[in-house]
Amino acid sequence: MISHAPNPDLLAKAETLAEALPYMQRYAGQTFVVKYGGHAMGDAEAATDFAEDIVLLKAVGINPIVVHGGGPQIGAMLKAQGIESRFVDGLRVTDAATMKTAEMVLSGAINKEIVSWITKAGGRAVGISGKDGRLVTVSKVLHPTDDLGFVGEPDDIDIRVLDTISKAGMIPVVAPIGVGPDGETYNINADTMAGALAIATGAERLFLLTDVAGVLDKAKNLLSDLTPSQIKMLREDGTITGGMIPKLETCIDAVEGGVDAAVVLDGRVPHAMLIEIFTRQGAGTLVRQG
Ligand SMILES: Nc1ncnc2c1ncn2[C@@H]1O[C@H](COP(=O)(O)OP(=O)(O)O)[C@@H](O)[C@H]1O
Ligand SMILES: CC(=O)N[C@@H](CCC(=O)OP(=O)(O)O)C(=O)O
Repeated sequence: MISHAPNPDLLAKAETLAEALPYMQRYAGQTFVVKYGGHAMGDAEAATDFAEDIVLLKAVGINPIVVHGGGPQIGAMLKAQGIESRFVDGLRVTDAATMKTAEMVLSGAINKEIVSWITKAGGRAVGISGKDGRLVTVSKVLHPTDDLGFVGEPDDIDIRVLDTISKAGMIPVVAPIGVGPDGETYNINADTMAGALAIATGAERLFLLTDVAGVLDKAKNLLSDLTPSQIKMLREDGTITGGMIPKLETCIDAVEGGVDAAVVLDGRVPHAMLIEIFTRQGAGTLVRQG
């Protein structure tokens, strides 16, 4: 006999889908730039979840662009080669040998691994770096006290290669590497790269996936919404330190550059991005103009 009593699990799933529908309609056709940090890349299960989320965004008509990091992975490879990592203001000092290793790890290993995950999740991804199609031309970062070597900041962005990939129904996966004025290869901080691409593509959202739930206050509670002026205060009172400072500077640049909102969230939590996008409760810290 068929029971007509609703299965509570299925009912909950149906309610979740119904809650997601207005968000799907609102975001259809819009661009979301998703930065997947080296610390956020967890085990195979986390990678599968991430890839499924990206494929789902594409399936519901959102245009995801993935920008990945890989700082810890570059550090491990340099160590194996007997090269010491040195950072100045969160940027890796990059001589010619370090640049070769960074490009090998970012463009060769991590980029193609993310393409594989997306393929396994049923999507079509194209892995490129900022060198391809002259996507990102950089100028050398000039630091007041140190020569950082081949560290660049995006100067000129030509989004045609991204448009071509996206319009073909595929998902661009971008390594944070750019081309210098004379054709040299430059290393770019991945948050900076993602923020610059979000502004250049007119993205609705910038997601920065990292290894914390979002921005935490001094009592370690999650701050779910922040404006640029609140961020400046949190920086002044020492709540925000280390890698979170450039990350939030990227968020401020993005929202001041026309991105509707930037979100910092934990990339290791299963489907955190879907919760943020498609539920009322959200996840992580959302930065928006006050
Ligand atoms: N107020 C804060 N809230 C959350 N994280 C913070 C805060 N201040 C500093 N951090 C640090 O920022 C780190 C995230 O930056 P980073 O390590 O550069 O990330 P990623 O490698 O993913 O780009 C967190 O792991 C945490 O240690
Ligand atoms: C100039 C610079 O520092 N480039 C970074 C690029 C990778 C990166 O930013 O990766 P995460 O997001 O995982 O930290 C680096 O060499 O580590």
